[in-house]
Amino acid sequence: MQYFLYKIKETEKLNILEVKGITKRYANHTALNNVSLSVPEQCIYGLLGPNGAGKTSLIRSITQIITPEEGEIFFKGRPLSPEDVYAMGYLPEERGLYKKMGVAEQILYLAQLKGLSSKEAKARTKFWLDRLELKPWYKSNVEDLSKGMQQKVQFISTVIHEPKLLILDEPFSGFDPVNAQLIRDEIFRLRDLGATIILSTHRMESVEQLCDRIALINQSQKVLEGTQFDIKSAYRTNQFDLITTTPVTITQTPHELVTASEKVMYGYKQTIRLLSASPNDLLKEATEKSTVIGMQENIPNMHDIFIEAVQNGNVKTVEEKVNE
Ligand SMILES: Nc1ncnc2c1ncn2[C@@H]1O[C@H](COP(=O)(O)OP(=O)(O)OP(=O)(O)O)[C@@H](O)[C@H]1O
Repeated sequence: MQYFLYKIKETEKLNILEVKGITKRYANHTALNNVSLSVPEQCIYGLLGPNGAGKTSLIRSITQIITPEEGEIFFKGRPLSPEDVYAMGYLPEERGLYKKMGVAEQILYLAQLKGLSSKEAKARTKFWLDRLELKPWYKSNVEDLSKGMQQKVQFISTVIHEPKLLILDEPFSGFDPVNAQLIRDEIFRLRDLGATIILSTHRMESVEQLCDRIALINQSQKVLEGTQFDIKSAYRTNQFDLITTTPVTITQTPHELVTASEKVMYGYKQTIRLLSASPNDLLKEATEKSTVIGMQENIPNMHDIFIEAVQNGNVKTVEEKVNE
């Protein structure tokens, strides 16, 4: 299978997509309010946000299904043009397949609509049916397949023309854990072969596993953007789980007790937030009073960060963290 056959060095990556200050209004509702973002090539970019935040409106603006009233979108450094849709693959949340059509026939048809020759479309259809374990069903009508199998057909139809930019809206819905892993592996493989993937999902574990960069949209605005590392760093709270063989009361190290000492399998665990003290200070005091079995920082996960930023309105930008 030929794709792009090269891997771009981190330092040489350009932004395949630049969204600059777009605003989209529907009647009296502003779905996107001056949203800007930059998506580097060959990355998996997570688009997060609560229901109604504006994610689909943003995706539809990128795929030119709708036109924003204000702002500009650049694809590969040039203003977005109608031909760019051939270099994109969009898996919408609302799936749409011709139910009465055969599986291979349908993929072939959609591949040719995306500009592939009949010969190339046939070769790639064969490759993908094999790869996603759909070969035995190639002649079946789509309506006779299970929901997960139909999702695979739709996934193949989205990637078959080897788009430079893949936009996947909830790509794991309808998949059992094994098939979800299969799709996850494909997403990684496509990224490694040169594709850039925008992933919109509410499944935080998928975001943690897959995304190199993340943007959080809330109430029509982008409120957070950065690498997982930067975002998690910005939301660090200086909390540590301390496990000791006997219960310990920390008195000399300035701290706040988050969770009091409780019996766990091998000892006693407490969670402590350090106040103007270093982890070494805590470790020193703990080792003086007991045997330390473990001490680990509580790094917030993406779910906690999402709740904190969306529900509690506590948005911490990566820049703020740098300036702290
Ligand atoms: N065609 C439309 N006409 C009027 N309002 C719309 C239209 N499409 C979207 N909206 C409104 O714009 C807002 C943003 O919707 P959008 O679908 O972009 O959100 P979303 O982040 O994708 O949400 P979800 O996670 O629920 O899919 C919502 O309040 C929605 O009701």
